[in-house]
Amino acid sequence: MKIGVIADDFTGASDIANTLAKGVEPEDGLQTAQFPGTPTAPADKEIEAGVISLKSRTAPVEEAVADSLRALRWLKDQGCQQFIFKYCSTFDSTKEGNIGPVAEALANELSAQKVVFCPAFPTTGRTVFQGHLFVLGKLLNESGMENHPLTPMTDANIRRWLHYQTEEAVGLVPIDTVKQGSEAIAAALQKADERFVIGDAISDEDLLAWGEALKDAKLITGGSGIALGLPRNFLRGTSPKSAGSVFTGIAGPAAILAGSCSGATRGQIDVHAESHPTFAIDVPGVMSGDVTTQMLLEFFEAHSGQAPLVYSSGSPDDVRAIQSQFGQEVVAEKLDNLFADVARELAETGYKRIVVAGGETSGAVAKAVSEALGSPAMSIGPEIDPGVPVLSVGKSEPIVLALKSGNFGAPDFFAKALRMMEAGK
Ligand SMILES: Nc1ncnc2c1ncn2[C@@H]1O[C@H](COP(=O)(O)OP(=O)(O)O)[C@@H](O)[C@H]1O
Ligand SMILES: O=C(O)[C@@H](O)C(=O)COP(=O)(O)O
Repeated sequence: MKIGVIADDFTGASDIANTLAKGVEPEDGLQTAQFPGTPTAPADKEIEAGVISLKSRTAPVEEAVADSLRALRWLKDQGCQQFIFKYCSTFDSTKEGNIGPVAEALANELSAQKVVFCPAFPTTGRTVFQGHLFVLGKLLNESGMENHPLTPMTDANIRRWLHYQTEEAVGLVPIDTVKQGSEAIAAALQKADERFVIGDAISDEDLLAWGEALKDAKLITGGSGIALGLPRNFLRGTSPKSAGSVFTGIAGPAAILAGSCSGATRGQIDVHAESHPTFAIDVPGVMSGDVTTQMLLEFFEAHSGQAPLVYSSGSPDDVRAIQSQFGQEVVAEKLDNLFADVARELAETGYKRIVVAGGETSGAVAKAVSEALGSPAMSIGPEIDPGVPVLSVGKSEPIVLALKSGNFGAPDFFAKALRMMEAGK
């Protein structure tokens, strides 16, 4: 393995696995595998980039640090030379953590002198300018992310946000330096007084310059965009190769599960509901025990073949109301468990295609599905929409998954994902 990634959630892991497998040009993609948690056995020798999916974004700080260090040590054992800590392109975290503490622990373990933080992902509208994060041209804290159920992002100044989370001083390599290219970036990094440095980037060209500048960096942190230019550093001088695995498509029963409350996902649910059966989970009913796994499974069975969708997703007012009654963590845990139980049953009863919306929700579902299949590595198939590939789990009787970040995907994402999973392209 050459590049090792520690991703703080499952959708983020599939996003960066997609970037590394795809490459900028088909010939510079790496043979990439995504792992559900840190494996206990060595990886296949042909894998060049290994992406470990953790569920550490909203875990207690000590747990997130311990899980990340365990992942790092396994990746080191597989021979990785460069490590990426992947977090969300909207820098999802609270003032108390976890990005700062995890980055600090990884940097110390690797004796990294400088660590870049760059969540930019311009293809999906995430840009970093003068240390401020924008989503589709809006400041992060005015983008809808200020209403996130678990990590409300109330400040677009990520230099300041990161500083709340760490003792390290936080510097900046600004956009005018980035525009001068990789040598200027490397020189600015070298000169910076601070160990932690926010990296501006507003285009893929900027990210490619960053990739070149970071060719010798031990640890890099960011969204999937920062990985764009990295495979080239490892492939330079080798013969061209073709990326990824060959995915030919899988037919069979399908189900869609949505737990994201983002505006994009709620819009996608509305579009899907126009021509497909949908089931809105009554969240107070989940809390009282009136909504059961069995009810959701019966809905899927009754609408088999019609791309049925079950969702808990609610408006910011719905989310606030239920959280103030029961507490944020209790609600999230109950919903995660419900989705995981449903997914396990689906996997065990012959469902072949499962689409999930939401990072935490995807973590719960993907863990349950891979456990049901013996926790194999997931291989990376075609990209459905930017940042969301088809994932194939298991070899002899594979199940395909799409783990969609709450905010990603076109309005017709759900139907499109199921079509691509079946057609293989
Ligand atoms: N109606 C709801 N009310 C409160 N919380 C909810 C509701 N629906 C989902 N959630 C919780 O909101 C969180 C959404 O996070 P996640 O799945 O990561 O989505 P995203 O990708 O948008 O961040 C999950 O913890 C989920 O359990
Ligand atoms: O970087 C991103 O935006 C995504 O890869 C990501 O991390 C997804 O997180 P969720 O929005 O919580 O699904």
